[in-house]
Amino acid sequence: MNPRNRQESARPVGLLGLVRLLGPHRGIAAIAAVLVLVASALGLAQPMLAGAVIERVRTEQPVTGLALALAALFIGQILVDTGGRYMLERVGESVVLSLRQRLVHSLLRLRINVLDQHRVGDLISRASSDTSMLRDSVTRNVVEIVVGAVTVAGATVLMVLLDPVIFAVVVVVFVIAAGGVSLVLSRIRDAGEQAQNAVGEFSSDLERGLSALRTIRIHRAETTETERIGQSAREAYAAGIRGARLSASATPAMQLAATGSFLLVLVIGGMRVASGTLPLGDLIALLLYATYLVVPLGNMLEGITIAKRALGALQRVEDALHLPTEPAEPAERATPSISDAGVEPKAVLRFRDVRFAYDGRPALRGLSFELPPGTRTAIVGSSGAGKSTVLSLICRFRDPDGGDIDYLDQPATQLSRAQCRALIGLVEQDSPVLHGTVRDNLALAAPEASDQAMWHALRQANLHEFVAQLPQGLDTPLGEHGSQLSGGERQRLAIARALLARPPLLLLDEPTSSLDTANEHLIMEALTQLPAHCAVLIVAHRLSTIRSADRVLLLDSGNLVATGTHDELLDQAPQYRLLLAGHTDGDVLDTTTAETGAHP
Ligand SMILES: Nc1ncnc2c1ncn2[C@@H]1O[C@H](COP(=O)(O)OP(=O)(O)OP(=O)(O)O)[C@@H](O)[C@H]1O
Repeated sequence: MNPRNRQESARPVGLLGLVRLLGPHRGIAAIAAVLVLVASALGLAQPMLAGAVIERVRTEQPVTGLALALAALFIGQILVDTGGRYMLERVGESVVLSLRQRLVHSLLRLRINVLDQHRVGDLISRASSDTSMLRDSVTRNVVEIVVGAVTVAGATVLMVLLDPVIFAVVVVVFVIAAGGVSLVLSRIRDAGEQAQNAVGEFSSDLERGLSALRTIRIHRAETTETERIGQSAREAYAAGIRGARLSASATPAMQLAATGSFLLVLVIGGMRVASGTLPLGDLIALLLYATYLVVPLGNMLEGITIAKRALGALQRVEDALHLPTEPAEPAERATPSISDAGVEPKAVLRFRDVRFAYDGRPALRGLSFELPPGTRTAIVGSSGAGKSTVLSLICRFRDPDGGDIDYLDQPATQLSRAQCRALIGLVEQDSPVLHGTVRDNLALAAPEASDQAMWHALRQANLHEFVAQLPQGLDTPLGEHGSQLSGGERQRLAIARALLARPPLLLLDEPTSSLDTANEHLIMEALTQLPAHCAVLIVAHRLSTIRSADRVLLLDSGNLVATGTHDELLDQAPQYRLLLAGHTDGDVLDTTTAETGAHP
């Protein structure tokens, strides 16, 4: 996570955090663990039986019954173990599913200012790669650690009963090995977090590259970008290698323990069998138990090592889950609506002395205006004047630092964000089209809308003929970000989407920038067909758009410096004339020059 967001991080997570992830699946995980334990117990009984079989053969007694019991134990162990491990895998998948669902739920509700501070690719990587890494840990590793511990305890008791001296020798070997291993474990966790962070960076860089592919191509920057993205891939590789080196350095210690203990049991036990103090069957059972100690201990070690690496991934997931989201506010009152009220509100939207700053830098300095029902208002101002910030506050993506905003005469403070947004239709500057069909894109605004309503909205946006010609009409896929549409078509689709919901307040951020004059005219015409009570606020650059408005708000450095009709402002506001005259947009410049000539 970006260091500046560390204050938003979750508390550091430990191994218990992995167990906690099992959450509601704890019951099934416990049953699965019991099955795996039963399988271990069946395994533990086998050396005893094998020892007994050998003793019987040596003393020439019948062995059929014991041999059959041994075979039954063996098959039973395989069946129970398979069942238990399958259940564990299912639990693992369920844990990943619920983590991903929680992540998606909170990422889609992130505060906009928090989202601005993060890289989208990194957030995606937390929901995909980090959660996948956790799947193995919560099941295989956590349970392997538990099951391993029980198996080791069982083998220990049986070995002590068989021969305490040989057991003591084995313990000494393992203690030496464990000392070596514990040295590296703490560093493995850090390497795991670094590796997952590097994977997050890599995803972010790749996402940046793919989303700006055309720009990269035209500037022939493929090589430098490949190098840049390659660099984060190399960092992920280096962190992975660091983790692998640490994990690998633990392996020789375990091998020493495995082979060392086996050899010691063989040598010491062999001498005791030779001296007649230990039956041969017991030696064989001890040798098998020594391997039974080694395998679960090896599994436990591997489990702990991988779990330590997974803690890095868990930390990243927990951090993402703790990012501030928009609070789910209970609505203090019902969503206002014009028809319900019976009486028409004085203003669909009202700003009263609204102030807002980005990190202490003022963007709006006490703005007051009203949008009466049935009016069309253009908001103009030079770049950075605060136009988009006004829209952001209206949509409640950000909260004002001071002043009040009313929707249909009701204070925003008494309405939830969802209630305010239910009143708004928004056509953004870059008109995002989502991956999916025309219908999916339209239904975003009004999931219940009929085909007829969709066609009506498409007709209003002058897109109906285009959609009618598509191979599957409303159900035609539009490609990633609507890549199969022209800029103007994307813009008209966004307008159709906003019109479909028939909201009382329609916000348009330079809605006609990608449209030719004919289409612009049609869209402006469509706006006149909105329900009579609907108010429209347009961030406008084109003179034709500005002129079609009933009223113009002129913003300058976060201040509302003039309000009036286009003609009034031309007459009374020198800043307005300057703004229009200084415009670099060809369409505006030409028309403006003619216009300003008419209004000296
Ligand atoms: N996310 C942000 N973080 C910090 N400052 C911001 C952010 N967004 C905008 N600003 C700043 O706030 C001021 C107003 O920006 P805003 O985007 O509202 O202007 P605008 O009038 O819409 O400009 P344009 O016409 O260029 O889109 C600018 O000084 C801008 O740099």
